[in-house]
Amino acid sequence: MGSFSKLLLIATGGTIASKYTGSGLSPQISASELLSYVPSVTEFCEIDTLQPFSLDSTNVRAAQWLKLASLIEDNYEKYDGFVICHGTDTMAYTAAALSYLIQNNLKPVVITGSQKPIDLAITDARANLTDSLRFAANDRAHGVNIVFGGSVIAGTRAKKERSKSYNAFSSINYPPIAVIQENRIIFYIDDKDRITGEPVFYRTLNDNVFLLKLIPGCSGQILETLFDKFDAVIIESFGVGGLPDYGSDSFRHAIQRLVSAGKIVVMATQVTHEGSDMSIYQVGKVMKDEFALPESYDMTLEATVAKTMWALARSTDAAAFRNLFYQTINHDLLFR
Ligand SMILES: NC(=O)C[C@H](N)C(=O)O
Repeated sequence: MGSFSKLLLIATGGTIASKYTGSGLSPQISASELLSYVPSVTEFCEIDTLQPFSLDSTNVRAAQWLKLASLIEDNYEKYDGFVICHGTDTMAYTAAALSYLIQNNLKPVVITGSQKPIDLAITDARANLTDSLRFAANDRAHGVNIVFGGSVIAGTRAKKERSKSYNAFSSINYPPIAVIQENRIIFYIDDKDRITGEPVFYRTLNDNVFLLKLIPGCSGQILETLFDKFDAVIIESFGVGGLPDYGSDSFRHAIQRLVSAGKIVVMATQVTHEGSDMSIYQVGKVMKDEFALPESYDMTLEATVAKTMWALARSTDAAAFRNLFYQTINHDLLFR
């Protein structure tokens, strides 16, 4: 399958590196110690290690995504591929963020972790780490992907759908890029030839973004309280997308104020599968027509959040933001 590769393992904490402490699981295991649990990988790769931080991924945010992207940029020429060990809880956000921060990328950036610590007798960690290194060593692998539970999922399409099971991640509204069975990688999407030219690294994100999840009865006035604090608000609406009026039109008024003050309002849906389409119902169409609100369509919520932060750092102008937001990047968006 792949030739002998030179890989960089970047360990960042998470359950995979955790041990039991008196106050619950916390990351304790170093990058080189992680590798000591998968000795057979030396048959197909040579690995250097880095450990920029050691966190439960609950504590990972934009600063860490930027750090990871800059480490990969600094080491890009030295390695054939990169594997990041990471906690699962916010892994889908990190994978989406790196998909936007590192574009046109011919080299694999694999993110993995586990539901059980690597030092337990029964654990998914060793299989996930071995699969990830194997995938990163394959010469057809490229771009940002999560490797977990035998699936290779595009970095923009992953969602943690199970909090405990080994098959924690699903590929949403898109097929997995590949599956890994035993030692074999079976590609469903094999598109490395599409990429030409140099990789593009971005060094900034604007994380001044709020996500508002609607519940029945929620008032649009809540948006008014976010007005001064955030540059963009993503509204996680119902179904294919719409906003309630409840006879008071409070959402319309609030969105009018936000948009005319130059804030970005993005529409998304709390339904995981199949995505939004605000043009279908009157409750969505009238708002979209009046305010030209960008919507997530088939993008995951995690990709929508990360893409908003990436696009916002490029431009806060509504039309320029919309253009960036609707570019298809690392398989994130098909439906427009
Ligand atoms: N399975 C895990 O890795 C969960 C852990 N709390 C983390 O995200 O760091």
